Amino acid sequence: MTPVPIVLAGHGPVGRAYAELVTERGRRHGVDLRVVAVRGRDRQREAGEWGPLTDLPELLERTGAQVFAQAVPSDGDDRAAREALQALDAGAHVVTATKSHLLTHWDQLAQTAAAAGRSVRLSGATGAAMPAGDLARSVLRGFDVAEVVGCVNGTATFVLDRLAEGTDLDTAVAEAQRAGIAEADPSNDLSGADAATKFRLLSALLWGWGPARTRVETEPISRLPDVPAGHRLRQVARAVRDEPGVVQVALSAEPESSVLGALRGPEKAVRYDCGEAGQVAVSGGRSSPHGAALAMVKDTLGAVLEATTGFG
Ligand SMILES: NC(=O)C1=CN([C@@H]2O[C@H](COP(=O)(O)OP(=O)(O)OC[C@H]3O[C@@H](n4cnc5c(N)ncnc54)[C@H](OP(=O)(O)O)[C@@H]3O)[C@@H](O)[C@H]2O)C=CC1
Ligand SMILES: N[C@@H](CC=O)C(=O)O
Repeated sequence: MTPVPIVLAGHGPVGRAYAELVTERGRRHGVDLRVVAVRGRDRQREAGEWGPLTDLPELLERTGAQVFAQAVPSDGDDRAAREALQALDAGAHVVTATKSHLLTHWDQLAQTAAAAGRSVRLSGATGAAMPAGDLARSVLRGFDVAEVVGCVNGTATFVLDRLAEGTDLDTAVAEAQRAGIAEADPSNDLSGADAATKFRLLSALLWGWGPARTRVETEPISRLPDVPAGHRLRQVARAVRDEPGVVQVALSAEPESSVLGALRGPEKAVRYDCGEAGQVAVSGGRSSPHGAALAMVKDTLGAVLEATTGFG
């Protein structure tokens, strides 16, 4: 097996799980995936030793990295964008669970990836181990998707169910944080901003909407409206092909027997209305750091084994 060197940025829960899984999973598919360097905020590990952070283009060239994997905070720091662009320029594929730079630098990443003949894979950023991004990216191509609806924030589903059982908001959020689902600062989970981010990315994959130009309307989880019997309250995101550039996130009572109402705990689901092809839904997939890491492993194998470029 020819080695496929990987440089990993981020060794939080997602990055650590990725590093633990990627080699063994790669072997099962006949690919020798090796994390040759791990980068943190201001330090770097190579050959088991931590040292100071070095220049990324030099590191990529010296290690012959074919994949640059990102699991750093989605906090808008421009380093994630800069490093992804440097990696593509250096001839590496980018696999990311980090979301913020995809929103701000989508067009630039797409152009740079196309020029380099490399791909950017973002399953981990669109719903952990639920492969909604793969459906939007390529699987539904030609189905003429008219609408996409979903519950894509695991914390929201988990917290809404706990609130319905009588738990208070702080306790429910603390439980979600202990399970590794809610962010350390859960405000984007509760406000609908994280769900909107994932839908901006899915809409970009589906319809080519520029995520930076997509307008977002959100309703936060703050009060519990009355819910009819046989329904569950859900944080539902929605985008419609014929209303371009708008993503809505609102609380909605969904029938318990429906795809969204049937979700439990941190599960997620997305339903695509594919016109004459009917409705296609995907739900499940582990919603956790481990799930996000597995999505990155899947994307790493996809990037290495499939000849695609850009986000396509
Ligand atoms: N938790 C989940 O279920 C999911 C998470 N995600 C996303 O995955 C990403 C990683 O999440 P998680 O594993 O929780 O880790 P964190 O978001 O907590 O990031 C921690 C890692 O990032 C490094 N880091 C911090 N700031 C920077 C920076 N400015 N530049 C480069 N590296 C930095 C830290 O280095 P050091 O240790 O040196 O400080 C550490 O290695 C996030 O963007 C998150 O939104 C996506 C899907 C699901
Ligand atoms: N906080 C997010 C995790 C990753 O996207 C969630 O609750 O879904």
